[in-house]
Parts: sequence; structure tokens; C-alpha cells
Amino acid sequence: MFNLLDSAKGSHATTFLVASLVFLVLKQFFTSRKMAKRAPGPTRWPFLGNALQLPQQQMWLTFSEWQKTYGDIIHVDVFNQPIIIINSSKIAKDLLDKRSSIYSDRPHLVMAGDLVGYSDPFVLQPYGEKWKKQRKFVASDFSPATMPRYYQLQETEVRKLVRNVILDPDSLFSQTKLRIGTIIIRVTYGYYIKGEQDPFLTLPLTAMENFSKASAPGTWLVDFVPQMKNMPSWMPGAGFLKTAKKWRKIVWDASWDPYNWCKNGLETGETLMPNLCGSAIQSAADGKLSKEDEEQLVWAASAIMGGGLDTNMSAALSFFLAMVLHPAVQRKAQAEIDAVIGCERLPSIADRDALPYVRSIITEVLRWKPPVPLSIPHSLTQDDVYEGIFLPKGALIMPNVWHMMHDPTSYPDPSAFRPERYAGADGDAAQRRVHELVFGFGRRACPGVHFAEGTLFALVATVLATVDVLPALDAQGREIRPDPKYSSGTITFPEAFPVRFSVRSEQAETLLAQVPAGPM
Ligand code: HEM
Repeated sequence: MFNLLDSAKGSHATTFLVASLVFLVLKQFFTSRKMAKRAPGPTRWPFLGNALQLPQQQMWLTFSEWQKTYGDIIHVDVFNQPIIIINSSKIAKDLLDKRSSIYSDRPHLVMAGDLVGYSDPFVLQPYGEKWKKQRKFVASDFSPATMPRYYQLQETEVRKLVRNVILDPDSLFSQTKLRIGTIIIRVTYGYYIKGEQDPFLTLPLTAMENFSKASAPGTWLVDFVPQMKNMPSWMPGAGFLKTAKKWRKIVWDASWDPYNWCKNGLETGETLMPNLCGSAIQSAADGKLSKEDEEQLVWAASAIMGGGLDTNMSAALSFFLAMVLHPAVQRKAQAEIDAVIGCERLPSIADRDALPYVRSIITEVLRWKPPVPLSIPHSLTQDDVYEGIFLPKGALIMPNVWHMMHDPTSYPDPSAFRPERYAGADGDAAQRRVHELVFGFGRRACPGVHFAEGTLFALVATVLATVDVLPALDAQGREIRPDPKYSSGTITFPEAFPVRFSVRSEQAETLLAQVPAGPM
């Protein structure tokens, strides 16, 4: 009896062991890449893949349409380069945030990176030692604790912007460029921009314009057929090589000229406002950086300057557009500012906590028109499987942030501009959810987020406190309602629209007049 029981127990144990092993092997098999299937997507052509189906204009809208047919993860191929489009915020976070150790590389862009040189600044740097060093250079200057150092500069420059556009509403776009450029260049190099034609402003602006074109996915054949970069420049079809050469010089000059100005200023003892490059040089041993460190600092600073220009300008201009279209939102925000700040002073960034409706306007601008609608693509460094879907090593990962921000299940009536979405007890969390997506993912998330939020708050609060933003009038005195049209490219802007400003009170005019004209 005893022996029988023992052997019965033994056979149970063996069965259990075998069953467990079979289960583990099957589990491994079903979750392995062999069983995982590729994500759905439009039908591919041999060799070309989906090249002909990728739209040239505002890709995010097409990808959003495709979501209805193919779902939240879409796989397309362009000349054998796999591209994974993600239309869901949950999946984007599951992959890019939670699995960031393998999703933090950047795609190797032959045109933008190898040929023009945009892979030197850390925005496009591969995930590696140079990228880490550059992020380290900027980490403390752009941490939340450092932000108050910049408040006065941010507030002063946006006040000048408002004062100038009241006098000349047609200068809205150029003034926005000038003031946002002045802010970011001052904190990066200590240099104060002398005017719209200052090369320290025009060069990086041109470099950013070119960046948007050079990095727009699917635009350059050489990105998919890298051998083309070696073709002789006289050959038909090699025009892109001439373009790349011209653009490369602009990137170089835009990055090294202001750096050298800053370095020389330190050497000659010229007083400079605390700035990223100056502090990094001064904190190096003996005040001298190694050649390698200097190079990485130049590119880190260039990334910060570039990152802080067009993105902020896009959001600022979308804000003005939203205000022209939504007078009721303006009135509600003005009532909040009048009640909290009064008319004796202008709002400051330190007032942020006390102005929740003003904050929710900023969030709604970023949701309504995200400045970087497809974020900046990441690249996957090893094969991966997500819920039975195979994601290949080297795939370009494109989070369609525009779609996430216009998903009607999260944002009913998504094309409506409605800051009230963030009212109520969940308001702050709802705002955070927008910012977390609009400013990017995982280890590559935007290092300038706090700085950008400060500049935008200073702008939005100052504008609403001092002026009514109104539609321009036509020759018959009728209001011209602008049609919100946006550019394509990595960073998207509203097309120029007519606008009018009316000062809200004499006190507002007096307060703006007191802002000093020169550098601070
Ligand atoms: C409204 C303003 C801004 C928006 C919407 C924005 C958005 C973004 C996005 C979507 C990315 C890509 C994140 C990813 O790959 O997952 C990014 C990266 C970056 N941003 Fe911003 N940004 C803004 C302002 C700024 C400012 C003010 C700075 C500089 C002070 C800045 C510097 C950078 C840099 C250097 C990167 C590259 C990060 C990396 O690759 O490691 N951005 N930003």
C-alpha cells in the first residue's frame, strides 16, 4: 500500500513536471517572433513596399485615417525599411516608456544625419555615449529647480513682443520668431539678439527650417537607398547632394559661431548672463574643456537652441490663432486674470498655480495643434514582440501624437478648442496626460519641457492680461475669420493669418511701456 501511494505520488510529480515543461515551451513558442505576426498595414509592392502610399503632406492625417482600417499599430515598409506607426497612447507608452532600453535609438537618416550633419546635435544622435554626454551637459540647466533663473528674461521678452505687435499686428510672425529666439539664444550662449537680421538668429532659424525638410520621413530617396550618397554630384538625380552641402555649412556656422562668441567673451572677461555654454566652460577643470568635450558641448547647445526655436514658435502662433477664433475663451481667461492679478501689475510665471484656466488654454493649444505631430521617430535596437505582434530590429517607430490628441474617445469633439476639458478634480492629471505625449517619450523625452512651459505661460498670460486678440477687418470693415491651415514637416506651423490687437486698458499700456527696450 505504502509503495503504491509512493509510486502514484511519483507519477503525479512526473506528469506535473512534463506538463509544466510543455506549457513553458508552448508559451515561449507562442510569444516568440516565429509565432508573432507582423502588424497590419496597407498592401506592399515588391521592392517599393509602401513608398507610393506614404503621403507627402501632413502624414499624421493619413495615418489617423489608416487607424480605422488597420488599428493602433500599423506596419509599413519603404524599400525594406520597416516603419511602425503607433496610434494609441497606451501602446506608445508601453513600448517607448516602459521598454525604453530598446526603443531609445534614433533612425539613421542618411540625408539629415550623414549628409547635412543633424546627427551631431543630440536630437538625432544614436543612443550611445555621445548622446548621454550631451544630455548630461544640459540636464541641470533645464531642471525644474533651475527654471526661476529664466523667469525675468522670459517675461521681459514676451512683454516686448506684445508691445510691438500692438503697434504693428502684421509683425506677429516675425516678432514671435525674434522674441522666442532671443530667449533661447540668451540662455544657451549669453548672447542678446540685436534684431531680426542678426545672423545668430537667422542662421539657426534657417537650420531649423532645413531640419524640418531634411528629416521629414519618406521625403529623401537616399534615406532608403543609402548607396546613393556616393553618387557623383554631376549625375542627374544628385541634386540632393548640393542641397545637403549648402545646408551642412548652415548647421556648422549656426552651432560654432555663437559658441565661439561665448567662449571669447569669457576669455576677454566680458560680462555675460549665466548661460549653458559659459557655465559648462567655467566648471571644466582649469576652465578649459577637452577637445572632445568641447565638441559635444557645441552640439548639445545647438540641440537646445534648435529644439527651443520652432517648437515654441509653433505653439505660440497656434495660441494667437486659437484666440482669434475663440473670443469667449479669451473673456473667461481675462476674467480669471483680472480677479487674481488685478490691473496694477502684469502677470508673472510665478502666478501659474493661481491661474488654472490660463494653464488649461496652453494645454489645449498643445492638444489641438501638437507642434511635433509625429514626435521625432525612435528606432528599435532589437527584435521585440508586443501582444503577439512582431516588431523588427531597426524599425522606425513613429508615435502619431496628433491622432492620440484627436481620439474622440479621449477628447470628444476633438477638433473643437475647449480648455474646459481640463476642469474639475482630474484637471491637473488631464493636463499632464497631454503634456506627457506632446513632449515625447522615454529617455528621449524633451529636455526643454519645463522651459517651454514657462515661456508659453509668460506669453499667454501677458497677452490675455493686456490685449484683446481680434480678427483683422477687411476693406468693408467686416471681420476676416482665419482658416487654420498648417504646414507639413517634422514641426508644423499655422500659415500666416491676419490679426488685430486692442489694448485692454490704459494701465495695461502704461505697464507695457515700462518694459526696458534693451537687453537684460
Ligand atoms: C512647445 C514646445 C516644445 C515641444 C512641443 C517639444 C517637443 C519635443 C518632442 C516631441 C521631442 C521628441 C521626443 C522623443 O523623441 O520622444 C523633443 C525633443 C527634444 N527637445 Fe523639445 N519640445 C519643445 C520645446 C523645447 C525646448 C524649449 C527645448 C530646449 C530648451 C527643447 C529641446 C529638445 C531637445 C534637445 C530634444 C531632443 C531630445 C533627445 O533626442 O534626447 N524642446 N521635443
